[in-house]
Amino acid sequence: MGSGQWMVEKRSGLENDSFLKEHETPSESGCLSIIVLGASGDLAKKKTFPALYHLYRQGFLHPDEVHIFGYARTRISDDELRDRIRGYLGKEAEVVSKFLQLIKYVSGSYDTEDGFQLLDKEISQHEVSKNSAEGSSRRLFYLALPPSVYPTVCRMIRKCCMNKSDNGGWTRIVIEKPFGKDLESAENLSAHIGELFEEAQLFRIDHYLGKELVQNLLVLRFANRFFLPLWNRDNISNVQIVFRENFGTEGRGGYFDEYGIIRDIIQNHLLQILCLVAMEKPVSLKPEYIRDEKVKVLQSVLPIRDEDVVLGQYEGYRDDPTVPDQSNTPTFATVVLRIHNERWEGVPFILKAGKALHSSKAEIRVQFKDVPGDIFKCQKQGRNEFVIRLQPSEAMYMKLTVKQPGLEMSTVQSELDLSYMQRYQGVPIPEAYERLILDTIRGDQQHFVRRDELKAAWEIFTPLLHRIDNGEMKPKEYQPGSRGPVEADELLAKAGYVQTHGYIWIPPTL
Ligand SMILES: NC(=O)C1=CN([C@@H]2O[C@H](COP(=O)(O)OP(=O)(O)OC[C@H]3O[C@@H](n4cnc5c(N)ncnc54)[C@H](OP(=O)(O)O)[C@@H]3O)[C@@H](O)[C@H]2O)C=CC1
Ligand SMILES: O=C1O[C@H](COP(=O)(O)O)[C@@H](O)[C@H](O)[C@H]1O
Repeated sequence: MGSGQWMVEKRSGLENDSFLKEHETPSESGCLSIIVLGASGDLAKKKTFPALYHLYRQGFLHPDEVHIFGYARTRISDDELRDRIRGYLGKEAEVVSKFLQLIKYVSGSYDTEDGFQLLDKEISQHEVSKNSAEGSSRRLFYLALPPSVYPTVCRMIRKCCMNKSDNGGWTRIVIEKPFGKDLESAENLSAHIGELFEEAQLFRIDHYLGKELVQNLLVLRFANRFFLPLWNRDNISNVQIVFRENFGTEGRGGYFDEYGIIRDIIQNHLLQILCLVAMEKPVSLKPEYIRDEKVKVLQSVLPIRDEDVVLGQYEGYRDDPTVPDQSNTPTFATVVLRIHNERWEGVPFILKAGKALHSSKAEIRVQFKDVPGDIFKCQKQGRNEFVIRLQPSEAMYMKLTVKQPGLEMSTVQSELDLSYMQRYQGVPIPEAYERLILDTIRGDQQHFVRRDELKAAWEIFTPLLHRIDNGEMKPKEYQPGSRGPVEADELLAKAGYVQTHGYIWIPPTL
């Protein structure tokens, strides 16, 4: 297990510290059933099953207590499902085979009881075979399904598949985004699901919250004296949160066209990051305290102004046969958000996301104000920036001005660089889904989206989304492989971002 072992130890080390002292959960002895609904689909194959495999491989899922069920309408056998996912798991054939033996497939529809009764029977048989005391078993339902079927599926689970009584066991539901299309539909969905399950049973997953450097944000901000006095409107000029992909919608055009880049990336992934960058220090690491602070930030965001938005659509997007010829859906957007509170008044938060651009990356870029009284006359060289590179090549670096080595007293831009590949050589960084599924098993909701958080997020974007849906705002065309519409860079400059010309950060090699 080598480096995996290191990670296991580190994780339990973290728990032994302050975190779990506040999260003491009674010991859970019952067996665990993980049910992947939509098991025949893309997400299940590429993310959910591989994440379960990695947890298994690292010893987080014990073969004596865990069983995994796949459920979907497609009529396939256990072995056919195993063959579909095998190639996405790993190279250790023996471990892969043992893992696959834990999986059973049940076929059934999403809106009738027969299939769910059969599923319940299979789960119960597994529980009995493991001598799980009545009511002590744990059932985790992962909805890797289109949102249109969430309501019926949740109803069926509630009716047919709940853990039978309360003896330390539980039933939990993991729901994938998109959670609705606007404020009203999200609230309807929340109300419907809320009638069936307690909030504590619901895990609304946003996989960006499982990324290593996103999880590091609270540690960085609140465990380092460096940042505490600087993290405010007195010192920070602007913050950019950027997502770029260098490929288009690639076979997901039908789904994407209904949602667009704001619903797909900005309203959830980037806004969640904004919360962690901008929130106040929570009372403690208790999930509810953290989520309370996130909600407060969201509620302080001012209505979005038209002049703070640039939309784009890449040339060729509408050639996809699943995309309507007249589609007005943005594949690119820059949106400037303004937070009306004591810490952030006047600091633009620039959220930028796009498909089919010149590169793939996700990062947070905090740009500081100019130094007052510039005796070195170096301000034109560039401003201080603190950059958190989420992917690829996880890193954080501080761009700063230093003396050019040599006899002359001249200045140059350089950086303090913490590149993970170099600093943590050989330490595997867990996939976001792996971490988040483990959290659901542990019942830790810190990295999941609470109902009021979701509502506040939709409140920010719904008016803009409705204007786009009604054709009142049009995306500008951009070339695939470009930086997006030029107007986006103009908006960036207008918002106060000062680009450092001639400086490029190159991730260090080993
Ligand atoms: N794919 C990805 O990378 C990501 C996906 N997501 C979200 O995860 C969820 C699942 O995504 P993904 O796996 O791509 O979706 P799929 O389109 O692959 O659907 C998953 C399964 O659901 C069933 N299904 C598909 N369409 C319908 C329908 N109209 N009515 C009923 N059942 C249907 C199919 O199973 P069967 O016909 O066998 O029942 C299918 O195999 C979605 O909410 C998506 O937005 C989120 C982030 C990334
Ligand atoms: O949720 C989504 O995220 C992916 C990008 O995820 P990443 O972890 O690879 O950065 C994006 O491609 C997809 O459109 C979106 O639905």
